[in-house]
Amino acid sequence: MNYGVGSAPAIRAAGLTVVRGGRTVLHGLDLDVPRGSVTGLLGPSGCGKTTLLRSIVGVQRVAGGRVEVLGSPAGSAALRDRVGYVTQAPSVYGDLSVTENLRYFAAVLGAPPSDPGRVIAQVGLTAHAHALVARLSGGQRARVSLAAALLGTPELLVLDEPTVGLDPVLRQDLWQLFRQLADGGAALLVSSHVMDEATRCDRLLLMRDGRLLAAGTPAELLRRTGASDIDSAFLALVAQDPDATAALPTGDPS
Ligand SMILES: Nc1ncnc2c1ncn2[C@@H]1O[C@H](COP(=O)(O)OP(=O)(O)OP(=O)(O)O)[C@@H](O)[C@H]1O
Repeated sequence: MNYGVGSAPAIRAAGLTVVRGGRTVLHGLDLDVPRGSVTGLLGPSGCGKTTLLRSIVGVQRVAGGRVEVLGSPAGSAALRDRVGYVTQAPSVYGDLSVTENLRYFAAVLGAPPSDPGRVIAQVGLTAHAHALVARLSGGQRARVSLAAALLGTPELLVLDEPTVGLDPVLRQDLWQLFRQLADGGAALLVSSHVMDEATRCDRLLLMRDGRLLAAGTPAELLRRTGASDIDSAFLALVAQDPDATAALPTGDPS
């Protein structure tokens, strides 16, 4: 399928400012997320990753600036079946089986009847297709949520820490799936506070304290900072950041 690789970015934010609980948590962010690639959104816990993702899918009140998604304002009705969003908390029904959940969401979305089987296979849950979701492990439940987001083959997937709590084999399988989806033309924006996932992304957005610290390919960020890994690159960028006000994170920037 051709989603228009090389055309306008999937996401364009300009001057995005968000206030939560009376505090500015996003400070005028400017960023682009291209189509046909995996963009990693990395930064310490509380830096504003989820708030940015919420703004992109249109469920966050925005105090200033604008966010355009697939050529329409974020949250537009026209985007409903073109954007898949997976939150950190699995949002599926425990008292239904995996297949029943996905048939339900497919019906709501108007996705093809063959989609539930396809997405269950994509997330590696075929052997559990008839299990009640309440009886699955946390990682399996998270994959049911991801499968729901894949229904209808969205052009943009917004995934909030999709690999948390998964074992290394499953994490590798999911990153392979993300790569396949991007190769098929979809845009993926994947948040993580695990810096070692950075090298699996085509591009990175590094965030800190509600600001974009840097954007570029992993190789560019390593070159720019002279660091040998993204963890060290992040720390070098924090040290160079004129807006840095808080204490430096220690070895684990989570
Ligand atoms: N419902 C809320 N009301 C007020 N402030 C909030 C709310 N949710 C989050 N915040 C604040 O907004 C800031 C950004 O939070 P956000 O959840 O976007 O961070 P994050 O980078 O996604 O963190 P994590 O990696 O831990 O999920 C934090 O300072 C947080 O305390």
